[in-house]
Amino acid sequence: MKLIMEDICHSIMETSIVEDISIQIETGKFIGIIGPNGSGKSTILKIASRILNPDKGSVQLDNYYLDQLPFKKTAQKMAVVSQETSLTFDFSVQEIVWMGRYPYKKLFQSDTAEDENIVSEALERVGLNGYENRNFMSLSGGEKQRVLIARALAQQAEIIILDEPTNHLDIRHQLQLMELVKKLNITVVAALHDLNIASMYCDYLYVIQDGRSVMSGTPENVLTKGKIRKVFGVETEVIMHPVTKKPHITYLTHI
Ligand SMILES: Nc1ncnc2c1ncn2[C@@H]1O[C@H](COP(=O)(O)OP(=O)(O)OP(=O)(O)O)[C@@H](O)[C@H]1O
Repeated sequence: MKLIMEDICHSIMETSIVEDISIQIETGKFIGIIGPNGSGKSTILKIASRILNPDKGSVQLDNYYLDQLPFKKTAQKMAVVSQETSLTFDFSVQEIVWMGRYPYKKLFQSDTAEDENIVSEALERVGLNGYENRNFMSLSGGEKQRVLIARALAQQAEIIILDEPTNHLDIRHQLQLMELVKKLNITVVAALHDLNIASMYCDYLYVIQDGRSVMSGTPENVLTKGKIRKVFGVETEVIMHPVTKKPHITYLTHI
């Protein structure tokens, strides 16, 4: 599933938050949105996932303009995983994963054996069998993120939008989550703070600064010493890591 955002602008009370954002995400690619705090990453993802409407510009999912797609169709195609939404859930793990099936249901339509298989397979893929009756709020940050990924799997989404998915996760759970998502082989767009994680998992990066897309390219092209200094204001050493064959950043000092 392809996602195209064209010339997106969004203001809040006459203050421009994002301006002229154009992003193209090809089917099956893992795209990272990086940039300093407050640069507009979450706003872009909220527009991509229809939580916010742009003042100007368009968002297309494959050949459909997002604002012309019924919400139910959008929900079948797109899953959103963010820390923010996870805080408001007070359901069991099973109930949350079942929510992934709702976009496929008509009013009062009951659940089928197929739904049940999909839900239990989703829980198995994220390693949460046996957690079905646990209250979501009682889970650790890593477990919560895995439940939300399981919901996305149950949703059989073709594109997944991740807003800082590894926040609050220890390094093992960060890697586990990123690997899990990467293995899904579906289109992924993720706002990421950790540049080494972005380097390891993303096929392509967009860099957002002050609400504008200031550069884009492969991690090799974007994650250079000079560009990181310009956007993030930090001195680094960047090497091509001999094992991962990806840029690896060591932070030295801020400017
Ligand atoms: N509802 C709102 N009202 C006023 N300002 C807002 C609102 N939502 C976002 N902003 C502002 O818009 C800017 C971009 O916010 P956004 O959350 O998109 O940035 P971000 O790059 O995701 O930040 P972070 O990395 O800190 O999560 C920030 O300056 C933020 O304060």
